Amino acid sequence: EDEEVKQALVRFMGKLTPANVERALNFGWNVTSDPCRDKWQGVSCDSQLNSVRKIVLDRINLTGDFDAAALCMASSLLVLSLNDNNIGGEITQEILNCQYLTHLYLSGNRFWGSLPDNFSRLCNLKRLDLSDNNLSGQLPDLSRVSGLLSFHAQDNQFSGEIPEIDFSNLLAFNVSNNNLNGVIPDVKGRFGENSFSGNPELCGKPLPKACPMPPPAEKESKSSSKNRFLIYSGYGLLGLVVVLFVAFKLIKKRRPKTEKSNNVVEANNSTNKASKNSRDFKTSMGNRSEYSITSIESGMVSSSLVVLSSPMVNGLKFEDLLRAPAELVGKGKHGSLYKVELGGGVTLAVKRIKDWEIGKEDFKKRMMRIDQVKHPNVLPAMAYYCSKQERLPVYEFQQNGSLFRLLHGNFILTRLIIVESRFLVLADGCIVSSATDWDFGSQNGQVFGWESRVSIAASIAQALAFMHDELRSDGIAHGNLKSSNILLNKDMLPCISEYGLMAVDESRPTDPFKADIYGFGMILLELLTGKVVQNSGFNLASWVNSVVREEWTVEVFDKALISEGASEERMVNLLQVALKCVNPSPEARPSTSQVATIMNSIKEEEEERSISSAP
Ligand SMILES: Nc1ncnc2c1ncn2[C@@H]1O[C@H](COP(=O)(O)OP(=O)(O)OP(=O)(O)O)[C@@H](O)[C@H]1O
Repeated sequence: EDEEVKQALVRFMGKLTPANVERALNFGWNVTSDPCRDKWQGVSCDSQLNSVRKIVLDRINLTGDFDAAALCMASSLLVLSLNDNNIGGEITQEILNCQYLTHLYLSGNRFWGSLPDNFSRLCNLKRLDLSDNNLSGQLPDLSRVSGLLSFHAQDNQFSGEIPEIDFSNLLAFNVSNNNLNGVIPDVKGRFGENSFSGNPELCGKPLPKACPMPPPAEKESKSSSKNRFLIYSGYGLLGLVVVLFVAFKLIKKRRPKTEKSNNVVEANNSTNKASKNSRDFKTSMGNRSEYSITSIESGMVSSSLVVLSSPMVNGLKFEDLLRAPAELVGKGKHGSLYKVELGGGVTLAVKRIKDWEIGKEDFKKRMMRIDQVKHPNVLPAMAYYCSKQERLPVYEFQQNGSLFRLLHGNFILTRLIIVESRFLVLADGCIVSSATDWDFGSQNGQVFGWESRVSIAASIAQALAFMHDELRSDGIAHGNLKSSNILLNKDMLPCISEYGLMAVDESRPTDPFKADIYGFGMILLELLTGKVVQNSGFNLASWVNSVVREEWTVEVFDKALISEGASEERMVNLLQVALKCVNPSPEARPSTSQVATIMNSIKEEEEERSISSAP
């Protein structure tokens, strides 16, 4: 584990160990050892990256204060379980740094104070247990944590109303014995009285206490008409501000443009300068590049680099991009990908999209809209460039590569591999070692085990469901979901990249959201079989289907999974999900939220299994 993380974890434990308690020798948690290599008590790590993924320290009489800032330096933590100890203190804002947490169990301690605002940013949570503490303030708004399976907050001092929540996805829910008030939201008949009892001010089903009728609307008290007056004066004031703002803008527009906005930087404003940039760029790329920004050459002043919400590239200009050393990483069906070294440790991935008939304004609107929707497992664009001919979204370069590379190791672009007398053309741009067949499940020598595969698939499904939910009304699906567009971030956690960058093909009336489900199904097949999905000659989905029909299902699975001892029954379960997703008829495919729920429970089962077998 990283030295800084290790020291932070030691600090975290330092506050939980009373001075007079001797720990067993193998307890670990000291600076002279490593949490992963030396197997600190209660710690489980990711086998590939040696980073801490689980901390399970239930019922060992930990006493002291909870230091979320230190703990969440281990930002890739998935499971934290500290049930039934004697831990006090507040759950501070820094808990949000543990953004990948799926299980948070803090029951039976002395936690106090309110939960941080934005607690729902822990949007990967599946199980949350805060019961039997002294927590107060509002319950967290969990409506955005779409994969939540259980929520326990009983026996605390939470107050206020119960926030809106979709009870239909929850397996367990309990907020009894608090100080909650107001009307219980519709629990869809899923939970009984015991989940809500012990809150004298709560009313409505399933409690026997009916809620009072709301006061009739026409009876208006003096204070409410005063409020209404204040609201109307507020609107008036707001209107005045808007009018003044518009007038100011109009006057400003008449004057010659001298200033540039901080975020939106005009790429250039003179032909001479523009062609110099173009020359610079070509020099830096040498002969490797076919990356030339034609609108710059023709001196288009309207070309601009728009920096989105990324402090890392604040103030970045298009010229900076052009001048930086760049390297062609790969060419896909829909464009080319360049790695651009900006210096100062900042490396960008610039995608040059090919053949996309989208207008400039539509492209900008789309990029802006996608930027408003954030999920920790979706790679946000940092900036984009848009000119007459070019559409160039800019991302942070992910050094750990893609899921494609993790699964299939190193290949060379357009390498031909013979499979059952057919040729496969691979679309990834990596360098080949030696390949005579296409069974590369663990080609790169690393074990990419069953649990990690399930976890990656569940995170993708979760993130996809979130994005679909947020962007469905705008009609923006991913459009090109495949394993080379699933990147692994610095913590080796999956991030969907290039969301929404593909044109909807008008000639194929398939619902783009259902097309994403197909893409997800293909990723599942790749994870299960360890085989390459290609774009010519061989169809993995129909091959899997045919093998399954012949009832030698086990033949399809990745040999690496079989030799790891992964359960055939569980692999078959997942295979069934995959086959539903790749059903040739889009209507027969499950919805994204169904897929996310199924994937969650599969992952959940795996995690419960591994928590119960943790040291
Ligand atoms: N931000 C990034 N960081 C690191 N590698 C990336 C990044 N984005 C893409 N890549 C990798 O660069 C290579 C080329 O990507 P590119 O998106 O151009 O092609 P593709 O995904 O194979 O095909 P398509 O054109 O259909 O999207 C792929 O191996 C991809 O995984």
